[in-house]
Amino acid sequence: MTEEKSIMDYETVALDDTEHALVIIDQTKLPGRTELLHLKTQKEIWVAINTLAVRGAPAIGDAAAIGIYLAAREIETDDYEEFLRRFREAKAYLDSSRPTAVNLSWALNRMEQVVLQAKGKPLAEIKQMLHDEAVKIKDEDIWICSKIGEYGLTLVKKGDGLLTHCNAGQLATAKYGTATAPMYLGHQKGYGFHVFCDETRPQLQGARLTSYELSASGLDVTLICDNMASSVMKNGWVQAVFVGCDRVAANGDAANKIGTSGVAILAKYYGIPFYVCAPTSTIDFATPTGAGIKIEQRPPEEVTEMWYKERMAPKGIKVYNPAFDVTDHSLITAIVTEYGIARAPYDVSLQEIRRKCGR
Ligand SMILES: CSC[C@H]1O[C@H](OP(=O)(O)O)[C@H](O)[C@@H]1O
Repeated sequence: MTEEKSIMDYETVALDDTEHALVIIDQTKLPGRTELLHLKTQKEIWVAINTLAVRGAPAIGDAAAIGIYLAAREIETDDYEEFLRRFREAKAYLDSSRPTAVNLSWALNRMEQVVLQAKGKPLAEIKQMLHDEAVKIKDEDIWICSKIGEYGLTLVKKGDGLLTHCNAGQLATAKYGTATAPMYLGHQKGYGFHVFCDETRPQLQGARLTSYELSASGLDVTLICDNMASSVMKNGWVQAVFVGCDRVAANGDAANKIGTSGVAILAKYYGIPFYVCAPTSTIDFATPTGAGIKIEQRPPEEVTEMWYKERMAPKGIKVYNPAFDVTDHSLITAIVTEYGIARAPYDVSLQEIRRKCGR
């Protein structure tokens, strides 16, 4: 009898060089079913990102890098300018799949730089370079998350209660996650954390994904409704909050899943440190403050019926369903990156991180 594979044994995002496909776990089916999707066309990849079959800022960037490589290898021309034109068409298409997570455009721009800097080389060689860069982006993601885990672990102690919102876990990255990286590393080192996962309405990433992957890894996890975060904090069960992010502005304002700013306000009220775990690729130095971050609006069905057996609201009810909110930098205790921990004032400390990472 084959042993049931853990969700942690699957790669969130992978490139299959045999069938030239982007292979992802279909996260819309989790936790009930583990189904892999083998995506070959740009439309399939666009739909997978847009419907959150693959989701999470770093994982979206990893998937887009593989996706644009797959598009490039299909471009049949000997003319560099024609190749670049059609590459940019595919890039713009993939970039239109979701607006908030900066990793999508960051990864696509990085892949475009490969093409621009390789002008003059044979197109076959450029395609191979794109393949290698896509693999490198994904491998770097793993290193980045491991470093965030190391820095994040310095902020907590054995036996701490931790709270997280949405899924900034292994399922949102190539491995380890960002907000969950300190949790996984601490678990390996016997820290004995107790993790509270906000269910995170309406898409339930916390219930369906975070509680699933953390418990599959043996961590002590309690799933709570979003409206229970105050109670667990008030009871003294939470010593730190770790969340991911989709885009951090130059002043430290951080866009993350809707509801995050509310958790930050609660943490501030209860005197609990609130940590945003941010790969430097998620820091958008071209956007001065959170007011400049585009917030994705998603379908009302995600609120009214998508995840519930019974209809949760009257037909036709007007719904406001922003997928993210912006946590003001004043509510953020520190921003944990792979190049160290940035503390307020963020318009200064993020520039120091920028210097370290050479951006
Ligand atoms: C590691 S950052 C993951 C980040 O992305 C999630 O959004 P979505 O599930 O809509 O892709 C959420 O904001 C997480 O914090």
